[in-house]
Amino acid sequence: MAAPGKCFLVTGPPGIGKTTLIIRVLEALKHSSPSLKIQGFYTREVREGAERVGFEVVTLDGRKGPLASTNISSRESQRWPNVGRYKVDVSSFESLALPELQVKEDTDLFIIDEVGKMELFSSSFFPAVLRVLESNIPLLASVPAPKSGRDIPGVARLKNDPKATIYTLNTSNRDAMKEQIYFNLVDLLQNH
Ligand SMILES: Nc1ncnc2c1ncn2[C@@H]1O[C@H](COP(=O)(O)OP(=O)(O)OP(=O)(O)O)[C@@H](O)[C@H]1O
Repeated sequence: MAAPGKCFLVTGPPGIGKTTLIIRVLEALKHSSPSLKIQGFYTREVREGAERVGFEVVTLDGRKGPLASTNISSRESQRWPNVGRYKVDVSSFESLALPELQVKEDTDLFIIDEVGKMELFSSSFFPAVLRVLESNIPLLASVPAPKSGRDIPGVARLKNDPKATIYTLNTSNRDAMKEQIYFNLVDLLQNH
């Protein structure tokens, strides 16, 4: 098999375990190589009891803020874009995520979970993702599965990038995929 490219793209249907895999890989890397400089963010659900009421952005240095919510009724939010029943707080997302995507000389790895419809409402986000890709610094990112057989444009661009290796998760392979991505990343980071 050819050596994996520098962009590890995790995909699969909603709730299959993309964020879980990324957090587990991150934890394993921090444990085995504590000096690595890893930048980025992940997104996770916000629940009230059994009900999902939104999503939040969490930076890898532990800051967090809203990405989208069903509970927003402020005047300004009336103009916010929505995805299903969620209103997307683009400026909250940008203030947390964009600084994390700045390419620095000593960055070893970027993590972007995810490049999805909500995040892409930020017009600055995808250009920042492309700068990361062009930097040649390894990138571990997640993207949603195609809807009705089609990818949204940013996702299609990433999937077609020659540096990308795509890992499609299902319930039978997700634990093995986590191991594979971890070992491939360790290999890549040792030779970076
Ligand atoms: N390898 C796993 N083994 C057992 N449970 C898992 C595994 N991966 C994910 N889960 C469980 O499945 C649920 C959804 O996981 P997760 O949020 O990681 O999925 P996702 O693909 O990132 O979802 P989304 O598409 O909404 O972003 C969580 O409750 C999580 O605990």
